[in-house]
Amino acid sequence: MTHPVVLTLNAGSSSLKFGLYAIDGAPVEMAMGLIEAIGRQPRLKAEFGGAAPAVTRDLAAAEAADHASALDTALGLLRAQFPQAQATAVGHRVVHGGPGFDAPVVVDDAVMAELKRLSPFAPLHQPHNIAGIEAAQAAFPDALQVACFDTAFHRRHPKVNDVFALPREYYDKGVRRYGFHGLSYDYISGELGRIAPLLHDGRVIVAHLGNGASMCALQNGRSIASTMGFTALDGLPMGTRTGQIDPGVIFYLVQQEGLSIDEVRQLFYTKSGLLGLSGLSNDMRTLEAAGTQEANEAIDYFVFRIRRELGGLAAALGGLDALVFCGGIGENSRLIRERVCEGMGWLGIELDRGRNTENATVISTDLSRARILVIPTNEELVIARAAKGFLDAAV
Ligand SMILES: Nc1ncnc2c1ncn2[C@@H]1O[C@H](COP(=O)(O)OP(=O)(O)O)[C@@H](O)[C@H]1O
Ligand SMILES: CC(=O)OP(=O)(O)O
Ligand SMILES: [Mg+2]
Repeated sequence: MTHPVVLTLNAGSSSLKFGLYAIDGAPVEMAMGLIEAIGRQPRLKAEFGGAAPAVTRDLAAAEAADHASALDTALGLLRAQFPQAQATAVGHRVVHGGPGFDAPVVVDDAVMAELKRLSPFAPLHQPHNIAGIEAAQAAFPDALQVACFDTAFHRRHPKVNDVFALPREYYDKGVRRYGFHGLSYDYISGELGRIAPLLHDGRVIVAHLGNGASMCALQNGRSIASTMGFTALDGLPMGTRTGQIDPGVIFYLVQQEGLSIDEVRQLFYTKSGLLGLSGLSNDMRTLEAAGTQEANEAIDYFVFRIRRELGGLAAALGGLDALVFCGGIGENSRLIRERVCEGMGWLGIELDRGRNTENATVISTDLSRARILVIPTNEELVIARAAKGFLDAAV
């Protein structure tokens, strides 16, 4: 007997997150896993919802030499653990959906062609997202392949936030502010609706602070502004990405330093941000533990930019009812949350240090005018729900 399930894939620059969901009713997580450091020293972590002990182990290089072999390894693990499971749909996180995609879609040849066209605008992610779809098509030829876009949640943001001050022809060609991490913001918006409906209907800023980091202003649960733009390079500094930078620096690097455009792209996407500033690591845990001047300066800059954006997004919202932290850093780093909130009383934010230390859900004081929350995000569940929606519609 087989058991229909939805498989979710979330391919990052060097990692692959995978989830397995029972779909008898609303999707229920059966397994969640991560293969990180693909192509370097890969490591696997997986949980099976209590059905079997969690797994954490180093992989042999060949088990995750690239995203395709990492997917093979993940599927082997899932098949061994759930031999009855049959994937009727595979949901994929796709980082760039361009101007056209404002909702999840079933992948066909035309969709695939558009995803490939958009690939240069998300070089750390899109090629891996596409490789994941192709590998899943080969592994599950009868399953629906569903693409879920990071950009879609922002597509209805106001026009003023959609444009750059370029001649209009470029807007028409798709040079627009898209915004990313939309699956995460969608999930957080839904969670707020469930646990704090009044806040959901108010003015909320979500700080998704992971290896990629961005912030989003939500009004009535919808995106009205975000810190990322045409690409996932803009806004906050990230693990290895610059975040906002004066474009004049590009002219300088090319004209005076003799870098090629490809070298500038590599520099901005993979050698900058926390890694570039610290000269040590892109990993916040390593920087917090290091205590060197360079590591501290990298943390200072990260915090400073978050605080600047907090003020800017609060202005866009006309005030603030709640600040939500999520992502690996937002969910786990007490230090970063404390430093972001320090002295922000003028914005109505008052952190309760005890609650923050305990990683509580509400970490503001009872007197704080704006609520501060920590909500673990779940991009996979948003993907699984979308895939299940297509399966239901097909019945
Ligand atoms: N306890 C912690 N303290 C500080 N930073 C943490 C902690 N746990 C995870 N992080 C940081 O979270 C980041 C990864 O976030 P994550 O959302 O998993 O990344 P990705 O964007 O790859 O999905 C890393 O910088 C990591 O150091
Ligand atoms: C869009 C983006 O930056 O994603 P991630 O955080 O997964 O790198
Ligand atoms: Mg992420």
